[in-house]
Amino acid sequence: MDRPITPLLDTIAAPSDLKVLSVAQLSQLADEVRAETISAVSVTGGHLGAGLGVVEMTVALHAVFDTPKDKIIWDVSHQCYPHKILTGRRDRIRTLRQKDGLSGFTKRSESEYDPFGAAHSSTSISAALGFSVARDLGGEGGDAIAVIGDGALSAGMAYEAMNNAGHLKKRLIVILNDNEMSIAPPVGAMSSYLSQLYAGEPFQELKAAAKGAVSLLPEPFREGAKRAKDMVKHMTVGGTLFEQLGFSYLGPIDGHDMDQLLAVLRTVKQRATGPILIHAITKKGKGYAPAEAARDRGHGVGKFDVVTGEQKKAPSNAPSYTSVFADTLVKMAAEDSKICAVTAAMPDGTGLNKFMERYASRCFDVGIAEQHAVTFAAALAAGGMKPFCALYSTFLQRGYDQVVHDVAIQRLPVRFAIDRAGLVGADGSTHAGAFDVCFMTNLPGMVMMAAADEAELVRMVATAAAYEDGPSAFRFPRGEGVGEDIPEDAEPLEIGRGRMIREGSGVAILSFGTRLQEVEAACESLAAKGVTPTVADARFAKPLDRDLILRLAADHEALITVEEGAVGGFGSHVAQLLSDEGVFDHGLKFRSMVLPDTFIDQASPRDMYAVAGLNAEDIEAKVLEVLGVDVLGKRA
Ligand SMILES: Cc1ncc(C[n+]2csc(CCOP(=O)(O)OP(=O)(O)O)c2C)c(N)n1
Ligand SMILES: CC(=O)[C@@H](O)[C@H](O)COP(=O)(O)O
Ligand SMILES: [Mg+2]
Repeated sequence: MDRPITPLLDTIAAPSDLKVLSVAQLSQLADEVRAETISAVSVTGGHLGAGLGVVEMTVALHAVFDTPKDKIIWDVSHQCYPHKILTGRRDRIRTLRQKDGLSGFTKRSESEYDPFGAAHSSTSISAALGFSVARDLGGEGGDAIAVIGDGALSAGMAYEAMNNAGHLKKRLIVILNDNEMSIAPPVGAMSSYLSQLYAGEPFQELKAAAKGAVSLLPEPFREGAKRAKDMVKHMTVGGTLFEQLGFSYLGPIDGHDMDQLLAVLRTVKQRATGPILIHAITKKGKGYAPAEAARDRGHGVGKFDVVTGEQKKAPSNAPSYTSVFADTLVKMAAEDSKICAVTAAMPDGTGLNKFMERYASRCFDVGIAEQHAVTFAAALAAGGMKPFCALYSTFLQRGYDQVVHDVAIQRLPVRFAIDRAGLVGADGSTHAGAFDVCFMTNLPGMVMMAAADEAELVRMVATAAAYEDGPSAFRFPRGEGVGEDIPEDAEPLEIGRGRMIREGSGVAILSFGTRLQEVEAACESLAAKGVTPTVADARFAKPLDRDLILRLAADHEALITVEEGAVGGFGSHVAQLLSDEGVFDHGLKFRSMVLPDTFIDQASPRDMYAVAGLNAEDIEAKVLEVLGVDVLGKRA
């Protein structure tokens, strides 16, 4: 009769507890970590597939290296849940991505086992190199190990780091976690190259090192060493790109085989002198059938039933802003063969998968390469096309110099569709679309719009398509619209013209973007107190509707701007205009409601906006404060 297996995960308080486990026990532990990851994500939602693909690697890394002295740097870090389970955070793992809970990414302030935070991709090799150099200059000791995915390897930053590492020749370990997936199937020549590396003859750089592997291994690990030797027997020398860049290349290895992982990592730990890259082949979603079968391999999931894999979907009242944008663009592309679309590895997230299905030759997924996406779009525009460069606000940050240098200075009509504007919820501060209004509106010649609802978004897509005099941008949030009817044949807006929403007196609220719904809710509540603000939707942060703003200023005691962005954006431009026009000299009371000067941790968007003080109740309170009215509606 088989003896019952004693669970191991309950005995692991810290990674050091892994040191005494045999290969078989580490494999068992990996199975338990996988089950725990699935169970946790089923109640929180989040990034499932990537973590499942690195369970064995995570266990092996913690078994071989001495964290936190040795530093594991997870690229993007959406795959870090197994790492969190093993590094003292298992008791809070079901708070992942929740308000006051664990972050869905690595975070320095959360644990000493998270030496470097991430959430944007392709930073890990630079970070690992920085730690290696700091160590060699007398800073903190220990190895630096970057774990980077094949998708993340499409970004230029990874090559900038390898270029530098190959030159500096510091001891540095990079694990290429190759699961042949980005969020969508990976694109580009580099992806094909990686496939060739393991489709053809395997490589042998490991051979010499692995000869000594058995003797290097402590007793409990020797059982796996023979398999490692067998594996490297088949390896032959190859002039990989990585070797040309100055790395030793080891692999490809099976990233789910504990024997191989342990033997290779132990060998590297003992022998590495300079930069070394271990090419591990893994499966995204590994070990959970619904994730393995999903188109995105369970990249990002909602809460789900563990047995069936079925995700619990919140009932939806309106289409998402993303789908409204994509449907509108597809429709316009049918009429205008010059319209084309660019995404940086987010075809589904930006809705451009729909465009790709209809107009494949005019749709470009350039990989995780926002800088390239922007310059590529600039030249598409210079070449006579009408490019829509669809990026999340947070990722557009990476292409900023390109926006300035390649687009704005040359006044090229690139249309920036800025998705995920404002606070996004569970992804937290790294993904907040907080800064785009600031960094776009300060550029000469930029037209900057924000949609107040989905009907407005349709008009703004039409406006951007029609506008040829220079760059334009329109922003819209994550999530669903408010249920406005979608205009059939939307006319382009007049550039720099806002719209009146309701006429009132005393105070005017000038809204930019989807806070308009909160402004309206605030007005409902204020009406009961006898306060009836005028409300206008600015539509444009650049150029500003000067006439509208100056009229509001002249006709009211107070003017309040509201936006979903950091200081330095819409409200600051309005203040500049009012100051330039001498309006403040006549005693206008002015308030600008913006995101606070802090990074706001993950929670629901509503809770995040509560922290920011930008919900209806905050707007109502601001109106009362500026008018000097108490909560009962009486003037102080
Ligand atoms: C700069 C940047 N652009 C886009 C993203 C969105 N994103 C997050 S994970 C991911 C795919 C990463 O693929 P890979 O590195 O292969 O990791 P895997 O999920 O396959 O483990 C993308 C595009 C990002 N995090 N950062
Ligand atoms: C890790 C990452 O950057 C993406 O997976 C991101 O979390 C996707 O966000 P959306 O869910 O808003 O598309
Ligand atoms: Mg991948």
